Amino acid sequence: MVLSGFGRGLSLTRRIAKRLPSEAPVVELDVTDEEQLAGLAGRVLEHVDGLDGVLHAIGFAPESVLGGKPFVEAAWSEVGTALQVSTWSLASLTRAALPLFGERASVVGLDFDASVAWPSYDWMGVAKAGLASTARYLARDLGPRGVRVNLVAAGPLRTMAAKSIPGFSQFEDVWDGRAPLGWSVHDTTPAAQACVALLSDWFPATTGEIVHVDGGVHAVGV
Ligand SMILES: NC(=O)c1ccc[n+]([C@@H]2O[C@H](COP(=O)([O-])OP(=O)(O)OC[C@H]3O[C@@H](n4cnc5c(N)ncnc54)[C@H](O)[C@@H]3O)[C@@H](O)[C@H]2O)c1
Repeated sequence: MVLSGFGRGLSLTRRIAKRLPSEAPVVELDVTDEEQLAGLAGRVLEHVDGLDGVLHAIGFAPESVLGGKPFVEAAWSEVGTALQVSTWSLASLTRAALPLFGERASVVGLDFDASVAWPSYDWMGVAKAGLASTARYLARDLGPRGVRVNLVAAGPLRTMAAKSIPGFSQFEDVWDGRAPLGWSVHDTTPAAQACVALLSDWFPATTGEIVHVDGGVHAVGV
């Protein structure tokens, strides 16, 4: 396993890498940096012979497009950043990793249900809708090369990124009231397990899919 980290989070990723049962190498990757993307395969090959898959757990949107101002007033420069980092990067990261894949590989991305408009989620919701579409096009084009591309649509989890979403507690209220299986915003294990399952050989005929790991909220009305 090779981990990637970015900016100020890089040192945190390095600390976490040391705590794993066997320490994982960490490479720097800023998905807005074309040079880093182009050099990614070479830097990964310094540590491993190739990859069986990639987990895309990357998202960012400037505060102003996360409920900071009215949705309709968002500036393209900020929307563009959200889309570049959160949506386009699924394609750019997959492209960068392609030379590392063997006959079969699995790409998994983390999604949040974008079928409705949520409070504050705003342009990140648009980015996630685009992420789902990007995953389907990648699945179409890369299937013949043996690459599966799937998303895990997780319920709300109290991560670093979640802290930057104003009104995040409103998501918690929705999940508290509606999840048939119940939901804990502190328990990242169900989403992680789904990612591992999709990365494994246990979904050999599944691609372009969105697996909901949300306690069942997507399936019920009120
Ligand atoms: N937290 C939730 O409630 C929730 C729910 C569903 C889906 N997700 C998704 O899970 C994924 C991971 O988010 P998280 O909630 O674990 O938060 P997080 O803050 O732990 O992860 C976001 C990651 O994106 C990385 N990142 C940001 N800009 C980058 C860039 N330019 N280049 C490379 N990496 C960059 C950060 O380094 C960070 O590791 C995101 O796609 C997020 O949308 C989160």
